[in-house]
Amino acid sequence: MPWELVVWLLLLLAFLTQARWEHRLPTMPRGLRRLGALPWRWYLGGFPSAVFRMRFTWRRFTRNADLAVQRQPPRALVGRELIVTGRAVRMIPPRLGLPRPTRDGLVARVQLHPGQTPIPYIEAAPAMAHAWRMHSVRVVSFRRGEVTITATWRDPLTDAGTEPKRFPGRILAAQVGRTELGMGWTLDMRQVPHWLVVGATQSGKSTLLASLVAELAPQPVALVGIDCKGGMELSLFERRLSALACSRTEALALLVALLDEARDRMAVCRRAGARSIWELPEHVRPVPVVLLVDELAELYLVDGSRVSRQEAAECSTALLRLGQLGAALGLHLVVAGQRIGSELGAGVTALRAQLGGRICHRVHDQQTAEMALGDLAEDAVVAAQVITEEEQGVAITTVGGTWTRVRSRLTTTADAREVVAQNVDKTPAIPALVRAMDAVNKEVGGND
Ligand SMILES: Nc1ncnc2c1ncn2[C@@H]1O[C@H](COP(=O)(O)OP(=O)(O)OP(=O)(O)O)[C@@H](O)[C@H]1O
Repeated sequence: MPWELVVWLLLLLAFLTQARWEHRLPTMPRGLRRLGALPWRWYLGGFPSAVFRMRFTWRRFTRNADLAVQRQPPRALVGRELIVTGRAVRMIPPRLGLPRPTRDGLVARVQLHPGQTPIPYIEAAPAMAHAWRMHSVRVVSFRRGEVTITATWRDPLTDAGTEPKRFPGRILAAQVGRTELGMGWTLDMRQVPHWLVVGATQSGKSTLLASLVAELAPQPVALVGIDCKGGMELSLFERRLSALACSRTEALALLVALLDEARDRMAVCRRAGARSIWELPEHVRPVPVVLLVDELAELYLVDGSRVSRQEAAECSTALLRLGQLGAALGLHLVVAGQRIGSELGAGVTALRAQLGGRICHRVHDQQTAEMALGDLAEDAVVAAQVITEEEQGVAITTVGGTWTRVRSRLTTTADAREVVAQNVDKTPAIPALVRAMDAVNKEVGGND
């Protein structure tokens, strides 16, 4: 009996056994439970058939998708007319490496033919997903002359149970959820300093901010909040926040204080001959600050009065200045809102241009998706529009010139309380912010 047959029979046996296991899982010892929780159906059934489909269709697929190249047939010149003889034209497919199973799908490498670039492979990714009956396929080139195909067999964003492996973080890097390929979704503010988060009401914006705060809370980072929806979302984290503004007047005072802080940091860098705070020696480096704004529109909307117009204009200018100056000074913005369009005022378009990182949850209209993603990736706009109401927390985000579907981790009120309790002693005091908030509170108290 050939050994392949033995292996297949064993796999079949294991597959059938596993089907009987599942309902007993909760009563099993922990080790067995962990083993049982692995996606055996995929490993034993789905993966071999996906590999079979890949291998079986590879030649035809690469020919249809223009990824195969032609081998020159032998030819001969006879008489005055040109006559071609020899074997029929044969298309040579690129070399497909051995697919490797992962928890959520498979990974395979492909060697490019000389003269090829990864672009046609990246464009052919949706066709690969259809041809191999996979949920999604992504193609990335990590090495010259080679592309890596990562295919997933199910949508990891719909399965709340799969928590991607967590990696020891760098400062200002926060793993806030997972990507559609089942990997961790990390917002790295050292790479992309400012972020824009849009989405309709109840689409998951505040939950994403909460996940971000929960991830940054254990780090030596000052968190500052502007939550003009009465402070209902960010006040959960108040004791871990270095300052929290719950009204536009407070927000303006905070923004002005942050601009003063930016000027101080500029002076420190200038004196030390450094181009950013990261070039300063560690003992004099100021703590990075992440400013979270929940519902930007609350800062920009005016009720017709002169005071509100002036406040809105000042908030707009201060935010824009922070966006322009902040990255090198360790001042980062994460701005969330339902719509971030020009109807909010002239400054908002300029602010949007400063927010390089984009996250777009479910939106009501194409225009909002275009505002968030359109200038970076056209096809991402389409992907954002098909997010359904049931997919709360699902979003499209742009990463390194491409886009991906992601879902934030659901951070509950209990999670927020726990994070605060564990990290309250890590809250850095920024005297300028404390003074600004005290001054506003005194003024408001005096007016009352
Ligand atoms: N990642 C997630 N996974 C599962 N459920 C989520 C997720 N994110 C949000 N939700 C659910 O969606 C609800 C609304 O989320 P959230 O309050 O973050 O939306 P929002 O966009 O901030 O809404 P609004 O603009 O009205 O404040 C939450 O109460 C939560 O139950």
